[in-house]
Amino acid sequence: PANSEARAELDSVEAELEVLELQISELLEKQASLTSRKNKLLKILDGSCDSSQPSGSGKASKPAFSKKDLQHYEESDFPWSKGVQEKMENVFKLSKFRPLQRAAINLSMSGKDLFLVMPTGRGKSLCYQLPAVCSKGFTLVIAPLVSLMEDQLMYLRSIDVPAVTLNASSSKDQSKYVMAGMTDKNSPFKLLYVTPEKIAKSKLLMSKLEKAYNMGLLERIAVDEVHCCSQWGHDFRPGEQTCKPLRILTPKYTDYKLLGILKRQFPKVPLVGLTATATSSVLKDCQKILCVPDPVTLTAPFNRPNLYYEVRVKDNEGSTKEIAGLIKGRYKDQSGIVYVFSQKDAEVVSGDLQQKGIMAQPYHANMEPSDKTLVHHQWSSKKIQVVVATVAFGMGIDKADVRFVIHHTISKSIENYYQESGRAGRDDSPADCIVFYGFADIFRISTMVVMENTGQQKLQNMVAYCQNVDRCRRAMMAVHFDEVWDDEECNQMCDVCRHGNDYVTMDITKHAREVVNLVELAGSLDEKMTPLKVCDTWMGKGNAKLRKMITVTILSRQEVESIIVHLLLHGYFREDFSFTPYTTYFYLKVGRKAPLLKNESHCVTMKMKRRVPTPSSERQSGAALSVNIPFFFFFFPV
Ligand SMILES: Nc1ncnc2c1ncn2[C@H]1C[C@H](O)[C@@H](COP(=O)(O)OP(=O)(O)OP(=O)(O)O)O1
Ligand SMILES: [Mg+2]
Ligand SMILES: [Zn+2]
Repeated sequence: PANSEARAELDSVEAELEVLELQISELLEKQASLTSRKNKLLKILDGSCDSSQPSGSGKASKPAFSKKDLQHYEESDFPWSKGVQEKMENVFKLSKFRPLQRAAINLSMSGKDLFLVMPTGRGKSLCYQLPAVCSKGFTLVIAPLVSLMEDQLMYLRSIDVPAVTLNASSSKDQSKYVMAGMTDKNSPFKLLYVTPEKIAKSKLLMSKLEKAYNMGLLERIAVDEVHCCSQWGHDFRPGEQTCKPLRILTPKYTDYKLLGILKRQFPKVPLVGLTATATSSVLKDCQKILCVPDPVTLTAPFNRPNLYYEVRVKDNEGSTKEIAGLIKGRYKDQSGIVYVFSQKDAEVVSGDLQQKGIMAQPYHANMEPSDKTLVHHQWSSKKIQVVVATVAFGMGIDKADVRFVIHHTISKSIENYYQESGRAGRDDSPADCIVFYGFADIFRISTMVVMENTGQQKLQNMVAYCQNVDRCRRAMMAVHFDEVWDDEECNQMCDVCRHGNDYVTMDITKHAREVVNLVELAGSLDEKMTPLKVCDTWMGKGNAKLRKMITVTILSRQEVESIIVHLLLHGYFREDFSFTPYTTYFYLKVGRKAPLLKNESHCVTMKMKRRVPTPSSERQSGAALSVNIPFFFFFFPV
């Protein structure tokens, strides 16, 4: 009895929560429209507009770094400004700064500690390389990957900037040269790149740094990919995707955690931390770990106006044919990346593309380093058109004219998607980011991230991004990254904005009841239901015993799939994993909101793309959810 009372109360609380959710989404929409209005008014009042949002240390007691402060650091009349300008043009061969670069450089030259959050490919490196070139001593750069350092060294040497590295594969002679150079008054190199574990493990290095510090030669410290310091930021670091469920924290993270020693030993050396995406809580964490008392944080607008974002639904045949069509058609003779889920997919998909006459090569973590370099070089020099890659193809890739990034499989989080798709269009010319969204892929990834703390939540956000039919894709990312967003800034550069109000809100309560009943029934028969099996059974295929007990749906496959995902995202279903030594299985179980469906008045709605039924697709799919055949649907005005 106590149980049933609790159950009843739970129902009413959940119903109330539902209502709240609706109200919240209404409020969010209102906020977006007010923000848009506010920005317009500010523009009118201000005359000029600056979309960068500097933020201070977050402490209430001290005034945050204000817009006015930022303006001050955007000036070019500092004592070093002439030198900086000269080196930018003559050494780096660049004609003008990108947003926030000048401010970051001036702040760093003024001796301030700085966190710089700037989207991938926007030019964070320049913000410590240019000050390094303009200073007498040297800059210590901490970077997580040896390959990334090698790329940077190659680049710096090509523009005649002396730079060196110390890492596990450095030779004895090389180490000797570097150690001696650190305390040489003439500073034979401007930048010294090391991995975090070197700092953590090499006593010799630390003592040399100490000496250099006392001689005034250690000018600056740059910590690249600074989010690695935080456990929360760590998940985001692209690593190879494998199917192994067990993920052990790599030593990189453990070593990043120890970098606090730098600021403790060398308090007078300004530190700059750089990252492409980190939320404010991740940054706070990094600040603590690095022992930086009061840094200025500069956040560049995350928006990449030249990128067109699009989601396409994968059909039964998969997406390779469609991708090949795009590459040979719209992207003829243009460079691009196709991201895939696994090493095997990389081989298979690149093979398929080759067969269709496309110059493609696979790239994944398990290849020989020399093969990886070869593929990278062939692609950079346009000998091949496409790299079919796992996320191993990532950091350090710096090709400006990537015209398309196609995801053959969705990413495991919006952070990853933003980073991977962000490799397109670094030259600021238009480029496309297309993700192929497939039902089965969701569960492949879900079992892969099963051991990650927030893995399921992050994946759900990515799935919600793909299921979405009514919000600007950029707006969804902005919300995700805690950015204030003005919808008009998209400029029709996403499929949703471009195709306008191409969706309808449907009442899917009846369908939800059918399919949740089905899963409940299967449970009572001890039948384990993978999502695929749920689809098949609901559509009248498979297990005969079950089929007789359920209502077979008249919906099309695609509709069935997207309803199941919707119910999973909204708690009517939940995931249930089962582990064997070799694989992890994903089963659907009824979720915490499922009992609400027993309530007569409970209603589940879903926004769906309006499909203009062509004669053939209509026959094939039954098109039961198409607008034109609304016989059992109740449409809400939208
Ligand atoms: N002011 C500028 N004008 C033109 N090109 C620039 C400018 N600053 C940098 N670049 C170029 C140099 C590189 O080719 C490219 C990317 O710079 P880079 O510093 O490697 O990006 P990043 O470090 O912000 O990205 P990631 O997050 O991927 O590491 O931009
Ligand atoms: Mg970088
Ligand atoms: Zn948009």
